[in-house]
Amino acid sequence: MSGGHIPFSHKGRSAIHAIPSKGSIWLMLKQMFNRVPSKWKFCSLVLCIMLFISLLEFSIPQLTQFTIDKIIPEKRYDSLIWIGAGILCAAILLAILNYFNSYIVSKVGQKAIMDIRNSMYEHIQTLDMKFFDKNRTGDLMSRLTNDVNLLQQLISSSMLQVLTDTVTFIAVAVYMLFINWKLTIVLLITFPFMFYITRAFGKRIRMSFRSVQSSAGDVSNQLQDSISGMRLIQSFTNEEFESRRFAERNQENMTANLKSVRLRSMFGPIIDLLNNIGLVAVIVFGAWQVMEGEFTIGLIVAFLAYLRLLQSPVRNFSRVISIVQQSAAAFERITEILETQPEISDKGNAIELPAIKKKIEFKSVDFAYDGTVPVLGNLNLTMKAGQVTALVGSSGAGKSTITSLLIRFYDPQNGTIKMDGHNIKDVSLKSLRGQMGIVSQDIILFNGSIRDNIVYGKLNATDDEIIESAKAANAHDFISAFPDGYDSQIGERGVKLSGGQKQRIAIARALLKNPQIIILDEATAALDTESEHLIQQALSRLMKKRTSIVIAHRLSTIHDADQIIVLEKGQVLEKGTHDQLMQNNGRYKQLHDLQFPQVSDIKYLAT
Ligand SMILES: Nc1ncnc2c1ncn2[C@@H]1O[C@H](COP(=O)(O)OP(=O)(O)OP(=O)(O)O)[C@@H](O)[C@H]1O
Repeated sequence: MSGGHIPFSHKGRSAIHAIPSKGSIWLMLKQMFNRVPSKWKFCSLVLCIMLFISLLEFSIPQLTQFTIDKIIPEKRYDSLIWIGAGILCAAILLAILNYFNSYIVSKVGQKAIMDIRNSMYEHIQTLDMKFFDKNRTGDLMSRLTNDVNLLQQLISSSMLQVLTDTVTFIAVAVYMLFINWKLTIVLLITFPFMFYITRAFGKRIRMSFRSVQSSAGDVSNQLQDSISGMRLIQSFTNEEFESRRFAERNQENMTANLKSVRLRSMFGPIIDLLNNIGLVAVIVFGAWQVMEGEFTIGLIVAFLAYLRLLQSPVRNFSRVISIVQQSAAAFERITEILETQPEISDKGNAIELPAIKKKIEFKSVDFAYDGTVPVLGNLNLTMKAGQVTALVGSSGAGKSTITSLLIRFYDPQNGTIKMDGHNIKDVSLKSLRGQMGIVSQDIILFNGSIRDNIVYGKLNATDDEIIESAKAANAHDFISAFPDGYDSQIGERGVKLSGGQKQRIAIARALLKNPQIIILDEATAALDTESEHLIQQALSRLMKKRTSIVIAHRLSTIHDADQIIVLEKGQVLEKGTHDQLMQNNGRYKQLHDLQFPQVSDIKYLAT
């Protein structure tokens, strides 16, 4: 492939790029802590348990020492049973407390994770179509799963261990200062270096984790694309090409992982090296002072033992730094989503839109998806309530865009869209979208049963209502013919259904919603005559007594529309009824003649 055009080669990368904010570790710890249910109670309980565990761990060697030093020399046979029972009790208590501790910490961690994931999911649902146009499903999924999972590490026993380690560290350091401040200062000389190295490595480790997680998002995008497009891959026999593409993403992920592992593997030994430099300093300075007669040998021996006590928290701390940095990288990716504000949302004083009675008006509407290339320019049109308005025009003229603006998937850059005089920006999204039902050419069905998919139109619908809408959509007969009837599973995106069946389920779902306005993005797919007839009949029932907007590709279906609007390059070219437009002898007639040169079966609109 080298040198040639590699299709899709640089697509699929995450579109959200934010600069890691300063102090985000504290923010992260604070936010995670705030998500812990009854946080103070939880922390006190866990710390008490940890303290108790330390005491028990300390008691076992004490009892052992007592046995060796006292019981054996004094031959106190009768005490043996008590010593045995004592050690056993301590061991059992230790096992129970350890279990309890790790269970409650994990439980609280899981709860916090669930909470974050729910918040993210709720937030994602508030974001507008621009966000989904820009971001890839796989990457969003990776943020909701991998990144959220990584945060769980923050609520773990090893994180709480940091607290006890800090106490140990301070206690030992103060004690050492008290015993001999000179030796302690020599010993602590390495600590500023440790601090500097930890900071420098911390930043790099976090950046490396960020690349790991973003490349994991790319792998996930690739997987999402290819698994859902498996039919296309196999029909084009592009398996090898896809494997290569996947291997590339995988390779990038591995390289990012290796870089991160290299950094983490270097960090621990560097901290150990600094610890050992401290040890050397104590030995050299201590020995010199002993020779000078300033220190006793016993002092040096005791100091070396304290040093060991001091090193253990430092080593644990360096391990925790990795966890914190990894979580911080995940947290940044999560925050980027949580901080993305929807451009389309309810105004503070949004009103409830009353049921449409008069008309929908587009006034001087300008719109461009990317803000620069115009799709609609100074568009003016009126659609009367209770009537059928058909939008026709060549592919890319902006027909679907008009309906997307009406439902507020996007807002126009200029101009207004009004329903019965209410600017749709001033009404609540729920009341606006609640009035609309869409049956589009891309039928979206969820994995689940036929019933689940129809009831989506009205979640509290009764079985009778579901059956009634299925009957009106001409779907009841084929549904009843399935062995499991309405409980038949339709597979992902409805793969187990035919095109016509999927359409009728979508119509049943829209009928159940019983919307005031129906938007019909007419399917271009050719159906057999019988199926087409059934669908047309179902659609007529759906459009009855409603305000209908039909995006028509086949002009035969809109012959009786009350108004036909012909669009070209985002502007209204002509409008009127079929007869008026035919008489006009303009673009509509041209399109009509293309489709029906001699009333033949040409079904597609040439553009
Ligand atoms: N989400 C999007 N982001 C960017 N551009 C878009 C998007 N959707 C559509 N467009 C562009 O806007 C223009 C109008 O598209 P639209 O889907 O409204 O046309 P249409 O008249 O409905 O076409 P068709 O009959 O083929 O469905 C096209 O040039 C298209 O490339």
